[in-house]
Amino acid sequence: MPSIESGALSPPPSPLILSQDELKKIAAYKAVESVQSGMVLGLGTGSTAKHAVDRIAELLHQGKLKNIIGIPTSKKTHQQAVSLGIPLSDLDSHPVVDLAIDGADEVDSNLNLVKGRGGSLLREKMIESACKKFIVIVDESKLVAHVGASGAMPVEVVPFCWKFTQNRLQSLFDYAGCVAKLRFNNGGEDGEIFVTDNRNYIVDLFFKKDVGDLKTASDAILRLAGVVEHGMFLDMATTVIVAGELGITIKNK
Ligand SMILES: O=C[C@H](O)[C@H](O)[C@H](O)COP(=O)(O)O
Repeated sequence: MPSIESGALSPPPSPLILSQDELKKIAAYKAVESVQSGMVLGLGTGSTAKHAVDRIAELLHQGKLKNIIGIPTSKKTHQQAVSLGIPLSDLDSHPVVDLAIDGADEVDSNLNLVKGRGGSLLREKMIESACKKFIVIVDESKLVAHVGASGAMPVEVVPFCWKFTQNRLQSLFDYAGCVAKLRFNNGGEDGEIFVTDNRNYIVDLFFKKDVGDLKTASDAILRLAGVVEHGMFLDMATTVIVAGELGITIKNK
């Protein structure tokens, strides 16, 4: 079972109401306290991870961190890191990553995650599974009773015959009332298809019921030809930092 530590926000919030973005920033700054000079760092993607990347750059410029090498998990984070002057590399040159810091769409009580509602799950999973330590940063709205409870579980698929793959994905989870939907740029049901950094498509799975054993579900998805990767990150997070109105909670695997 994950161990849990709690701490008050600093300075203590009293009746202060913090916005969701402020909570994301608090979690991100807390995670960056674990970064040490000389580390190879996985740089996450999304509105929470963005704060961590900003903070790492700030500490580099202040000389409080030195010799950091960043491995970005998306083209967007790559652009952000380049614009902030963070030295970058990739997994080919740096196959072992000391620490990755990234957000998540859902976190369950066993620190299993859903990621990829921003579309970056494949590069995130490649980099975060090459990490010695993976710190997940979330505001408390991301905590769920079970994976898939709050919305889409994304699956990256090859464009070739995507409807066939979408139908097979939906059929796999008939028992959980699954509806599989191709992702579009406007968030709707038509228009321009959303294309990932790897030129693939995303099929989002919406479940009406709990999918049951996550490893079984994961294996079943990955067995389908046409699937590249899915957004369940099982047993990967080593620490989850949750920022909420009452303070920070740190859950360690
Ligand atoms: O594809 C997107 C990534 O998995 C993000 O880490 C995830 O969607 C969380 O993003 P945010 O911090 O913006 O909620």
